[in-house]
Formats: sequence, C-alpha cells, structure tokens
Amino acid sequence: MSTTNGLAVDTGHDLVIETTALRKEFRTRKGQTRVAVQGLDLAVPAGGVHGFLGPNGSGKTTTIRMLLGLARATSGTMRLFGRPVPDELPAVVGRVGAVVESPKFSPNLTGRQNLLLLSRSIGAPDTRVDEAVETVGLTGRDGDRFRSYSLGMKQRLAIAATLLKDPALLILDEPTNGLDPAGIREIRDTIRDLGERGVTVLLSSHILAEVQQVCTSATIIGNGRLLASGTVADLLAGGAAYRVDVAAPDAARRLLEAAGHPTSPGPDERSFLVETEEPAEVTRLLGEAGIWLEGLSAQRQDLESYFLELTAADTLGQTGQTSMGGAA
Ligand SMILES: Nc1ncnc2c1ncn2[C@@H]1O[C@H](COP(=O)(O)OP(=O)(O)OP(=O)(O)O)[C@@H](O)[C@H]1O
Repeated sequence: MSTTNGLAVDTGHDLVIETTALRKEFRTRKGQTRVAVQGLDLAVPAGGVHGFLGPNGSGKTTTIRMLLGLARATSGTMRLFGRPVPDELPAVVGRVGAVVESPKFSPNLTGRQNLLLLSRSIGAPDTRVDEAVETVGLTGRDGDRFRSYSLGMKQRLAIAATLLKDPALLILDEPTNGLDPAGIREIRDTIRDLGERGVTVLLSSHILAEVQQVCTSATIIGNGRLLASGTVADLLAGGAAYRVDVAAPDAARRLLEAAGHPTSPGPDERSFLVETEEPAEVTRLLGEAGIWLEGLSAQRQDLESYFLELTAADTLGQTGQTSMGGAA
C-alpha cells in the first residue's frame, strides 16, 4: 500500500494510482446534478499495463481528468505515487505522462522537430527524442511533416511526446479511438512494449479486446462505480466453464448440480456447460455413475462476456446513465 505520511516510497508493492470514495458531480444546464463518478476506489499497482474499462459515459475520462488536476473532485481522495493529489501534484507531475486530449503539434514541422521543441522546453536531452521515436516505432518517418501523418502516427507521436520526460506512469485515454485496425495494432504493440520496459500504463478503453490483449490487470467500471478489479487472469478465472458431451445430458446435469457444479444448456442436445475449476472431478463423478464422456472441452471465457455480464447486471433497475457504445 502507499504510505500515508506524504512521502513517496517506490517499492514494487506500492500503488501508483489510488483513489478512495472518489466522487464527481456535474451541474447540468437545467440545474440538475449528474453524478459522473460515484465512490470510486481505484488501485493501480506499479508495473505493467492496467486497463480502465467501462462503457461510454461510465466516468473514465472524468476520473483521469481529476487525477491530472484538470477537474476538481466533489469528494474523496486521490494519490499518485503515494502523494495526495491535487495538493501535491507538482511533486509528481514530472513522473506522469498523459495523452488525454489531442495534443497540439505544428503541422508544418516534422514529427522530430515537434519533439525537439518539446524536449528542449522541458530541458530533456535531444537523445531522448531518438529513444522516444524508436519506442513508438516512428523511426524513418520522424523526418516527415506532421500534417502528412496518418491518425495512428499522430497518436504515436503524442505518446512519444509524453515519453520525453521519461515517465514512470503513462495515462492514455482511449488512445486507439478513431484508428483503423493497423493503427490500433501499432498503438497496442507500443503500449505492450512500454509495459514490458517497466512503465506503469493506465489504458482507458471501452474496447474489451484491447484490454484483454494488452493489459496485465484491469479495473472495470460502470456508472462511475467499481464493478471488478484484478489481474486479467483473475477476472476471467471466475467464469471457468467446460462443455460436456454425453449421450444423456439431463442425468449428467442432475448429478453435477447435486455435487455443487452449476450447469447450463449447451449448443446442442447432447451437450451442456458446467461451471467448475475441477474438470477431473467432472470426469470422475460421471464415470462413477456410468455416464461416459464423449467430450470435455474448456470454454474460454473472454473479458467481453464478463464485462457485458457485469455492466448488464449493474444497469438493471437503474435509470440508465450507462449505455454500451459501439467501438469508435
Ligand atoms: N463537463 C461536463 N458537464 C456535465 N456532464 C459531464 C461533463 N463531463 C462529463 N460529463 C458526464 O459524466 C459522465 C461520464 O463521462 P466521461 O466522459 O467521464 O465517461 P467516459 O467513461 O470517459 O466515456 P467515453 O468512453 O465515452 O469517453 C457522462 O454522463 C457525461 O455526460
């Protein structure tokens, strides 16, 4: 856990981002209160890529803006590297890179010239520009004018700009929005690479596949509230299911249900699904009852179905601030 004495202690066990009971209310033009973030506890460990996943309008951008001091929290506390923010933001901001809104680059300058201007303005050595260009895969294209860049290249240049100060934490708000599949792949590779180099990345996204493919851990929010958090493996482990093929599925289901393994209908009449962490136990129980397996296969639960399950349950009975938006 982070220290509470105001001193940042960078051990591997520290939380790089921590929010407690974070709340943000907006006043609408009609004078009503819109709660964008309601009691959010966010805990992002050091190292790796952490997904910040939620449907459109679930409060991701608002949370990030509060963390960066761009919006004021209504209540709750926030810490970056163990330091309370926004009060002590100046002490940590040098270690935080963020791409939240489209950064401004000069269209007539090359990507490299743009980066050099930025690096000199923060007193970073010019060699940092070469490293950043290489990290985001723009080597060879950094001499082209910014205005000739594709959207994906512009986005990679934005990430390169944040790398100039060699951040320990990188916050990326929906970095693949508007990109084509090739652009998405390039950004994804860049992010994965950064995570492997030891940068802690907070990747906000409403695209499940993106988080599943790139992230080591994730927080899922809906309606500004925490729905689930943990390593991607742990988040998926809850739903371990196996497809069972047998000649007599009804008898087999009754038996497994009685032994505490929930079942559900399968894709055809000679199969069903069983939720269990112990497939060998399923084999044994059925074999002892003289029911012989014709097939037993793991059904990979993906983050998407888990996410949809969680957010669907979350919106049941609510007035419906949350909606699943399509991929942008
Ligand atoms: N300045 C504002 N004034 C009023 N309401 C706002 C303001 N900014 C955000 N909201 C509302 O707060 C809620 C959360 O919005 P936010 O942009 O944080 O969600 P998000 O998860 O980042 O969504 P997206 O994936 O679409 O970017 C939404 O209902 C949004 O309309």
